[in-house]
Amino acid sequence: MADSAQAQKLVYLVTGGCGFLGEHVVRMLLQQEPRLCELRIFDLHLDPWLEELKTGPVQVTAIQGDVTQAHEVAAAVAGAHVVIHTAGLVDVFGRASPETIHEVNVQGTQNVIEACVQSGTRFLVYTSSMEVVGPNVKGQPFYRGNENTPYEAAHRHPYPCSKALAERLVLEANGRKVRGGLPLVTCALRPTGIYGEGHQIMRDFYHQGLRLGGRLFRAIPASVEHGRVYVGNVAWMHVLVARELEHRAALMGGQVYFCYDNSPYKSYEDFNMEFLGPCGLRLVGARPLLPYWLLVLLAALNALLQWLLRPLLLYAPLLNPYTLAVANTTFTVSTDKAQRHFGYEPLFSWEESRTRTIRWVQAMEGSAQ
Ligand SMILES: NC(=O)C1=CN([C@@H]2O[C@H](COP(=O)(O)OP(=O)(O)OC[C@H]3O[C@@H](n4cnc5c(N)ncnc54)[C@H](O)[C@@H]3O)[C@@H](O)[C@H]2O)C=CC1
Ligand SMILES: C[C@@H](CO)CCC[C@@H](C)[C@H]1CC[C@H]2[C@@H]3[C@H](O)CC4=CC(=O)CC[C@]4(C)[C@H]3CC[C@]12C
Repeated sequence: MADSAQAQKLVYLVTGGCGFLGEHVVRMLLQQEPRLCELRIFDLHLDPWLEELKTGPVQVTAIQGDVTQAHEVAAAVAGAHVVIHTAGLVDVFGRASPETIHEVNVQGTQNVIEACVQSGTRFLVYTSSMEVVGPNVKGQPFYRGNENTPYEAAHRHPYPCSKALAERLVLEANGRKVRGGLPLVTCALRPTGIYGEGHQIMRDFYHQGLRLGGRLFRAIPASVEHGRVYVGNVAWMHVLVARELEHRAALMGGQVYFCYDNSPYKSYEDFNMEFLGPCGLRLVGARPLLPYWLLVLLAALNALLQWLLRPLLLYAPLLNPYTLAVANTTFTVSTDKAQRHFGYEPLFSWEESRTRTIRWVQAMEGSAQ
């Protein structure tokens, strides 16, 4: 891939390229990968902003397709040098069935691997998740852990189960011979909770705060730390990994890396207030306003309502037993593995990440500013 004849001729495929993270990966590749000649963006739904990318020097090819359809994936992968597989069904709210989550996240990933093998594509980067590790069903804290920290990764929820299975498939595929006889080189990136421009849940909290007269009510103790990472840095890490996989295949192949940056360790709600505060919202209560047992009860009630109403309508509030357990369990990472293995340093400082996210919230319609 690196010889001079091919220097400007790399074809990249980004699956899920129209999603929250995918869009940042796409834009980052166009800015930071000078050897790119074609960028294929594969997604179930194609967004209009793709059009504006088509006027630049890199050929941008938008492909509407479904990762669960092996033939569609094979056609998109054919001739690509690198695949960044970020497409996934991110559902912890019970919107999709467990079967659908499995099909998209696990079978979809298997289809991507087989397409790489059959077409001779050698480099595959998979967007995994912190959820592959935890928080686990026992609610045990993971406090500033790294990729080698012992932790019982036991899950029941379809989303973490599917991400864990898919990650295993990707790592086990490392070293498989692809068409032409060379080995496939794979690795997996595990972001913690991603934030930044385009983050739907941040949008939801902002609108909820506006509806409640500019207030949000603390539900989780401030002492529970939740790992967060800026979307631009996650995208940058994908670009770097994709670039370095060839040169450092022996070191990086089959490895997992947490995605990290200098975002502060805080509770989920306090962290959100770093952006929502400057946009006119305030978090009421130094301590949770409701006792935890009552939140557990409300979450269980939401789950029951979801089940009862399912034949009539989709009821999928933010609070359910799973999201409550995740939000209420400390999970933070502290690692330098990505720096040691492929020279990663965050591209965006915490101050810049914060400013960019605040500007994005302020630009939303109905800003409280
Ligand atoms: N949002 C977060 O905090 C985190 C996300 N992740 C992972 O990052 C990846 C991207 O997540 P987000 O950008 O947050 O989600 P997103 O929902 O914004 O993006 C996912 C994209 O995949 C596409 N997609 C879904 N099903 C598909 C299918 N069957 N075929 C083709 N495309 C399909 C969607 O249309 C969407 O554009 C996912 O794999 C997720 O598991 C990992 C850690 C944290
Ligand atoms: C109890 C509520 C009171 O305000 C707060 C509920 C917040 C939850 C909706 C979020 C808390 C933690 C989030 C998850 C976490 O960041 C890890 C994730 C990783 C992923 O790969 C996908 C998204 C998510 C599961 C993320 C989803 C939303 C939360 C559960």
